[in-house]
Amino acid sequence: MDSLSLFCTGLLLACGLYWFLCIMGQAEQKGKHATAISGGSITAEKVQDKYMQYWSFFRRPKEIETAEKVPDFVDTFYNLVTDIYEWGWGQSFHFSPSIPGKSHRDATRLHEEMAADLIQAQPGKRIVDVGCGVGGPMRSIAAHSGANVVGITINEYQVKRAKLHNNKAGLDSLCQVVCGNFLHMPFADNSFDGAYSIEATCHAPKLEEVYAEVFRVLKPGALYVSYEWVTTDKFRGENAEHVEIIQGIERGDALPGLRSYSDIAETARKVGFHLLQERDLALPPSHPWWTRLKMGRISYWRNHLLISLLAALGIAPKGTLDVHEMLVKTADYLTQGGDSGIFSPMHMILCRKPVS
Ligand SMILES: C=C(CC[C@@H](C)[C@H]1CC[C@H]2C3=CC[C@H]4[C@H](C)[C@@H](O)CC[C@]4(C)[C@H]3CC[C@]12C)C(C)C
Ligand SMILES: C[S@@+](CC[C@H](N)C(=O)[O-])C[C@H]1O[C@@H](n2cnc3c(N)ncnc32)[C@H](O)[C@@H]1O
Repeated sequence: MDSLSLFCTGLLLACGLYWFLCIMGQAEQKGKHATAISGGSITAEKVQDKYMQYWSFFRRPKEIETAEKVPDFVDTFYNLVTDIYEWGWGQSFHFSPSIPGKSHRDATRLHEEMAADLIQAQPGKRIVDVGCGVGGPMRSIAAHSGANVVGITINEYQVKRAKLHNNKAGLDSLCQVVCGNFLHMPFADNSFDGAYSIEATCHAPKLEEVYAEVFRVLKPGALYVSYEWVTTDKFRGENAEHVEIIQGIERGDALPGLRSYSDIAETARKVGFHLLQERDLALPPSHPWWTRLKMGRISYWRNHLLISLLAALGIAPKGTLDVHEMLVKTADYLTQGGDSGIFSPMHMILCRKPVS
């Protein structure tokens, strides 16, 4: 091969690699490239160990039931998955019903704006986002309503990402992010005009504890909306297939145990809320939330290849491929949960803290 053809072949290979890594590897919403996938606050050398440690929680389920250990286990999980979520899904770590003719991005935003409208968020109001992730919902809600939003997450790395995104979006003046445990929020009693939680309180070992905390920080008369992960009335505990799907969802999503739809409103009432609305937003006429997961199968394969390459080159931390493999399986369990109707990630309750 003469030097010109060698040069052309090299150039072609370099362009191909650039296209594969930087164009194909681009997140749906700008912000994260495959080449920047990390272990969050975990150093690259410890990713593999932490992944093993994450799984060890499920080998000793009693430990998950020990309430004090759960926030640590959830924090580890989000160190492992936050970059992959941002890269492969976007800045909002939740589902939404698909809307024919609308993009995933628009459907996601509308699902978030609905929460803002339900709690009557508006300029001058102070709202708390309970389990805020990297702040996708917070930014939509602040931009849509003009309210001030304070987000709380247990994961330090997410705080860093959320602050970066808020700044880039020019929303620093409306959005604040705090690292902390939503079971003991560092906020004064009666200090918020509204609250929402989007697919986050499922990580609480006892729902009652997080609802009681939200109740405490809300002003009398303030509204709270939550989108909850639940098993539906179609779930049968004696059906082995159902149990396998639900356990698969729990293991791949750091859940101390999915709760039944019937526990949600009851728990809200128990801590003192008045229930105003309860609705499973996944039910018809809503279109399936899980089609986005199904349509992603080719992308999963491409992503897997890409991560294998990055891990082999030492760009992605060792262990990233295992985390990705876990997510591919999780996507499958979630899809089965959606298809069978035994699981919903958007059982909505709207409640009010009584005035007296
Ligand atoms: C509310 C929670 C998270 C919900 C979703 C945002 C995530 C649940 C499963 C995740 C994913 C599964 C497959 C991944 C895929 C293999 C990868 O290539 C790209 C990212 C995924 C699509 C990833 C994205 C986020 C989820 C859909 C839980 C944790 C309570
Ligand atoms: C699936 S993500 C959803 C994030 C965000 N609501 C969204 O929709 O993009 C769940 C969030 O809950 C947070 N979380 C879980 N347990 C927590 C706890 N005990 N205290 C504070 N945040 C917690 C996680 O750190 C993560 O940010």
